[in-house]
Amino acid sequence: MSAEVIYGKKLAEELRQEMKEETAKLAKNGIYPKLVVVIVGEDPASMSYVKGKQRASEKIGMDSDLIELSEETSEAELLNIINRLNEDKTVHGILVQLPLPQQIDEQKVIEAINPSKDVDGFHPINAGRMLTGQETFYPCTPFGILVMLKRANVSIEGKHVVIIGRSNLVGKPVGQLLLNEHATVTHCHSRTENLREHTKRADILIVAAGKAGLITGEDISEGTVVIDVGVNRVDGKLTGDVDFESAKEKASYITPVPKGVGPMTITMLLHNTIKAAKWIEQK
Ligand SMILES: Nc1nc2c(c(=O)[nH]1)N[C@@H](CN(C=O)c1ccc(C(=O)N[C@@H](CCC(=O)O)C(=O)O)cc1)CN2
Repeated sequence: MSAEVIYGKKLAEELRQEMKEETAKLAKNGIYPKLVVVIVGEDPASMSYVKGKQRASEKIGMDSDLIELSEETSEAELLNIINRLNEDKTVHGILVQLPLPQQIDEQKVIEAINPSKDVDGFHPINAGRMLTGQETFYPCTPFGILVMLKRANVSIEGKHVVIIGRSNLVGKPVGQLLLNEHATVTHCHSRTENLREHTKRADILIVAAGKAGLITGEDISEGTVVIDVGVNRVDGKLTGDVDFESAKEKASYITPVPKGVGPMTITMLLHNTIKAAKWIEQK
């Protein structure tokens, strides 16, 4: 068996086209969704993601601003900026690029963002809403994974989803989103014993461990759906947590790195910003 490859990049392009049409319609009703991205420091990967967010916003006709702060910015300075953005009625979505330098408490910053502008879906209020199955902003990477699975017609209800990774950005929220879809969810992490026993039992395996090549064809069963969320640079080359070539031979569906889950992250951010604008403006 050789898996069908799910290209998030292609799906992202289709969805962004639909969003472009939606922003044009909103503009006719005087609604102009606006996203503000804040970056602290000059980490090259983070810089490239925020530029990608800006480019993507512009392409669908959405307003966006980038606030670039120096590596030495204090927590108080950043919190002041967030307060100003919370008050600004023209701003619908606020995103602070992670990770932040060590002098800044990430959780404090996340909690300072007005939950109705929290297009990352990281605020505890939005996390709680997701936990209780309410409509809210879902974190972009997990939400992108859900949309990819649905668009590929992968059935989720009653299936055994095994997730490797328990970060607040990906592992935990993706488990919650799929539980809300009636999947049976197992979370594995760095202290899980006998990892392969778990991965072999997965109908859908989501790998977000940050370890290049952690999962190979030997770790999965025939027909498993494999979603690779890994972002690793090996010898300057971007690579996932899954050994694509060997896993592809056994999987039914598989996502590549690059061009898999990554592009969906930015797409769902655009989706959340449009949603924020509709909520705020139509109140
Ligand atoms: N505030 C946030 N910070 C971070 C998030 C987030 O969702 N919110 N996620 C990641 C980084 N990220 C977005 O910010 C992100 C990661 C990867 C991609 C992507 O499109 N990847 C491409 C490859 C790009 C490359 O060559 O480097 C792919 O996989 O094809 C987009 C966004 C951490 N921080």
